[in-house]
Amino acid sequence: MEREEVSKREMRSFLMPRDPSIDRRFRPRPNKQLRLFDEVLLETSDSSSDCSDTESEYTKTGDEGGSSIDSEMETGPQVFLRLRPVESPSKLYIISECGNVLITSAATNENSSNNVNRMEKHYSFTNIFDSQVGQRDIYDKCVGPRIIDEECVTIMAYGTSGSGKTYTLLGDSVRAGIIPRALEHIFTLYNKQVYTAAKLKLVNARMVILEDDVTMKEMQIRRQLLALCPDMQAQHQRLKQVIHGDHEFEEKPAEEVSVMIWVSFVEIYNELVYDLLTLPPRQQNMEARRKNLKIVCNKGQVFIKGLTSIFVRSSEEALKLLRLGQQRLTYASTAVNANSSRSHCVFTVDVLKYHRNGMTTQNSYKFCDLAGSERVDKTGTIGSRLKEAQSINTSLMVLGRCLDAASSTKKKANADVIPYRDSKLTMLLQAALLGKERLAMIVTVTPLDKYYEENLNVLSFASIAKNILFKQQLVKQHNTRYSLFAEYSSTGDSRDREYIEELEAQNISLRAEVERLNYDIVLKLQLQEEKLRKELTDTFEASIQTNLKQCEERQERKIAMLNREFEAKIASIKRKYEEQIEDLQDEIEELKSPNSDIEIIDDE
Ligand SMILES: Nc1ncnc2c1ncn2[C@@H]1O[C@H](COP(=O)(O)OP(=O)(O)OP(=O)(O)O)[C@@H](O)[C@H]1O
Repeated sequence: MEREEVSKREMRSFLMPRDPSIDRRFRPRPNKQLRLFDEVLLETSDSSSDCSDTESEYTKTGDEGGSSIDSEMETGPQVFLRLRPVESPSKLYIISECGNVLITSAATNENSSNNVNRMEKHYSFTNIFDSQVGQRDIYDKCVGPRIIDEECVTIMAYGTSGSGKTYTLLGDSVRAGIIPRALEHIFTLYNKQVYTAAKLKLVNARMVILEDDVTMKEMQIRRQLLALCPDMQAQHQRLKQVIHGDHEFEEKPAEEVSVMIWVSFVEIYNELVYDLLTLPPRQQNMEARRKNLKIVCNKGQVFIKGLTSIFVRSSEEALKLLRLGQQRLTYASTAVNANSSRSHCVFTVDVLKYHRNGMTTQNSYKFCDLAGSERVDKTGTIGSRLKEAQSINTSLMVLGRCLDAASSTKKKANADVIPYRDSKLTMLLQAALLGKERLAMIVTVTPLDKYYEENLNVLSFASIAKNILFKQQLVKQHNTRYSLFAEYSSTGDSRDREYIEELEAQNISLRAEVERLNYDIVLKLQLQEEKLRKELTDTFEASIQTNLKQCEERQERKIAMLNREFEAKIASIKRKYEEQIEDLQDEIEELKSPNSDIEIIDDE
């Protein structure tokens, strides 16, 4: 009886299996227009293209012209599957010969009356990485091409708890994940163009040129925050060596462009958004209070109001900030993972480019580590852990519904139905979910029998994402023309406009140059002052030493002279007394002679 009830609860639709811990209202519904065999057929017919060389897919999208918008091109997310290495992998997961389709079969659970789950299922992916595939290949397939093409992209890691999402994104101290690799790639690509002062910034999703005092303030905040970061010099050097050993990143040829790179890091915990890169309060005894931030959507641009964005000048600085944010993330131990992320987190790298013709362009790379989707019963969750798990599952379900709705837009051509406002996560990632920016999803799975049910959930979720075809125009990078030009461009005639534009461009580039030179000069002056101080100190020290020596010599000479005078005086006094003694002796002798009167008198 009890078994029957459980199996009823666990009955799943073929497309989106239910999770009993989720509120019924938030459960995703199967796509009514699809039938199981339609899906299998679709996948099989798709598989011919899936089986074709995936590199060509990259080349195709990568070659979509130099324009920042890929017009009228239907694009869909890239969905990758990564299988975590385990000691004795389950035989229920088989990778097809073409390498892009995962075949699952479940005939082992004899007690299960759920025939749907016992069926063989085919899930197709852009690429499947089996447990032997290392971090290097994952990066080369999933992220590298996006960075070379300078495209905005959201990369999501999705999977059950402990399946390797964080490992894929961050890696460990030796096997760098995709974020450290992407940072190294970006800084190598723009090596010569990286600008050292924070002059351009994204403020509320708009690019603004900062005034000098604001730049100074930004640089100060950056210094203060970097001082709080753990020291990573040695570890970064090691990782850098490994990464450059694995890949041959190429520098972009020198262009008339200055590149400014900013990073931000947010956490979505229990449906609240927290900034992970805030400065602690000034007073030491004040407790750091986490402020919940608002996600704002203004004219189609999504941003987090008041989010700290930090200007970085090297991959090491970016990595240090990532580590700092990670230390502030909410982790807890669950039955499945001793160090399980209890929140979704998004690390964003914004690359802002100032072109000498006055144009500014921007690419954003969002790396999103989704908290593990999990079954409440299996993870042994109670109390606050239960609340966490429920809000994690809710937002993942909304994400599923968004993807599901997006996949149906190919039929309805109505993007409004996508319920991205139902969770903070989907609100934040809406550009990617609506198909405006590229979306890559790395689905991680632990191929063990005991996780079979959960893995089916994850795979079904992935299959929805894989079937999406966005009709939206894909924005490769956001362009803005420096606002002063725009004002001019609406008035004067075209020749004047061109001339003004040229002057403006020159003006801006000269201002930037002056800024750079000022910075260089301040540095040079500081160095010179230091050098001068040292020279002066050395000279004074040397002259003091010489003076001291001369004084000592003079003193010695004086003492010697005085000694000699003293000795001469003593000798003359001695001589004087000796003469007097001699005189007296002579007188005595004279007086002693026989005819002396004095003697007689003396006798008497
Ligand atoms: N491909 C892999 N190769 C080697 N080790 C791995 C791999 N994937 C995961 N691991 C190891 O498994 C453990 C759990 O991985 P990780 O913390 O990345 O899981 P997760 O999916 O982020 O979990 P959660 O959602 O609970 O945070 C880690 O110790 C990690 O080093």
